[in-house]
Amino acid sequence: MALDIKICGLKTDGALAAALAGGASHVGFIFFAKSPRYVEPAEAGRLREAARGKAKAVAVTVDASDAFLDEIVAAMQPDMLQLHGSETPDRVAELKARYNLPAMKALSVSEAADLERVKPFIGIADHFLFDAKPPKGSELPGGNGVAFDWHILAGLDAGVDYMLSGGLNAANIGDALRLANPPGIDISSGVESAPGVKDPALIELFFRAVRAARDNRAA
Ligand SMILES: O=C(O)c1ccccc1NCC(=O)[C@H](O)[C@H](O)COP(=O)(O)O
Repeated sequence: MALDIKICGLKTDGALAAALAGGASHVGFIFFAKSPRYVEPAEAGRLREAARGKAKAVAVTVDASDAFLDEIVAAMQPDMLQLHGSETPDRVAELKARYNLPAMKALSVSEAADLERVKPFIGIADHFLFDAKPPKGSELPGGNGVAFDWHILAGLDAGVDYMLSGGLNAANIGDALRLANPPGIDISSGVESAPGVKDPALIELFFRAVRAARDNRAA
């Protein structure tokens, strides 16, 4: 089965090119002002053109207003919305209808009980992204480079389409794939040389590690 791979927090042509060359299925752009990965909607619109027809462009927002979402959608024409705040099922349904776009609901998890939070979104969110809970004091709901215990995903209903996220990197992706066998993976800090600075070489290394892990499993 194909593995979805999302490289998130892209801001430069070089990093985007590396993500596409590696075979990313999704490329993410962050619209959260406090993030070192924040990109202006117009710039994301320019960048995303390189991904058209190659990878899905994902607009990552956090409890965004309709006005800001209108601006983002008009400027970058995303293929998908990633809702990374405390959006309710009703809000997810409302945004899907307003923009006629699929939605990926991000949920932060640390223990098996957290997966119960998926239930109200079933039949509403098209995909899920399971991320670690932000460390104390972090101003960012995502992109913290922190992993959660992947074992808890064993309790998840097999029909849930999700991306495993949080603290992934070239060194641990093999274990993550082996333990959780997720339909998709998502990475941001693990391919950066500094917060918000994507490193094309690290992106390439990550894809190599993913391929090696998958080849090992097939052997
Ligand atoms: O990355 C950010 O700065 C960010 C800010 C606000 C909301 C979401 C954000 N990132 C969303 C993502 O999908 C990240 O890829 C995900 O949290 C994993 O990040 P990391 O642990 O750094 O790989």
